[in-house]
Amino acid sequence: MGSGGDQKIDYVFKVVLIGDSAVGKSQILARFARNEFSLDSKSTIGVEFQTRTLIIDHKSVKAQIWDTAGQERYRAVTSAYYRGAVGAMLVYDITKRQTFDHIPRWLEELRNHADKNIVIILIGNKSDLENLRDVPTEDAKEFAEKEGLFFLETSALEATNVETAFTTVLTEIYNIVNKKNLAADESQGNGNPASLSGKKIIVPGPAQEIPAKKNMCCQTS
Ligand SMILES: Nc1nc2c(ncn2[C@@H]2O[C@H](COP(=O)(O)OP(=O)(O)OP(=O)(O)O)[C@@H](O)[C@H]2O)c(=O)[nH]1
Repeated sequence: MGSGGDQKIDYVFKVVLIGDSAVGKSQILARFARNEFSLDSKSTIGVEFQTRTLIIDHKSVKAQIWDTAGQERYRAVTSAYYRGAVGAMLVYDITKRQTFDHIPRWLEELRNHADKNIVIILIGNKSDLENLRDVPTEDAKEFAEKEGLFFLETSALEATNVETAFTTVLTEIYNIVNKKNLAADESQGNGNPASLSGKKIIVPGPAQEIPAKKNMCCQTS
């Protein structure tokens, strides 16, 4: 097969989507990754991810967005899902108060399983259904401020704020990583060798499938 994807990638950032079932996680991802939307979306079973490469600050950043089931019985092993994640999108449905009331539980799961420096954005999805609104914007804004989260209301259906939500998270991650790189340059060799080795691919968690570089081949037994 042709190699095709020889595009230079400066960074790979893993971002996870979490929140109750049917809040629209899969459709937010479909909108971001493929600019698609489906009204008869099926519940996610297990885990899937999609990628999209975008340019931030003249660098190519590959966003690897992971989606899992909100339903407990379909959920994948939690720690594997969060491993290596540098961003999280915590989604509720603005027309279902319960999905917002569950946000503290999802936050707790994140805090138990994810990196403590993970960048989090709270997302109130389905903003197109204003007439069915059950969660005032102010409530969510206040909660987000209290918890130190970014916050946006989105509509995957109308493609409102989906792009902004992702670029907000990815740009913040980019800024954090860049600051770390700067700090690493200044204090050469003092940092954690795994994450500050001077390579720009940042998030090679074991659960990810980053294609091996051809010239890094081969360790045979
Ligand atoms: N009106 C409206 N409907 C939406 C929007 N986003 C998703 N939906 C609908 O909400 C339903 C659930 O969407 P999904 O994306 O499957 O929800 P999910 O959070 O991935 O659900 P699980 O996989 O079970 O965790 C589907 O019928 C979608 O079409 C939106 O922005 N507006």
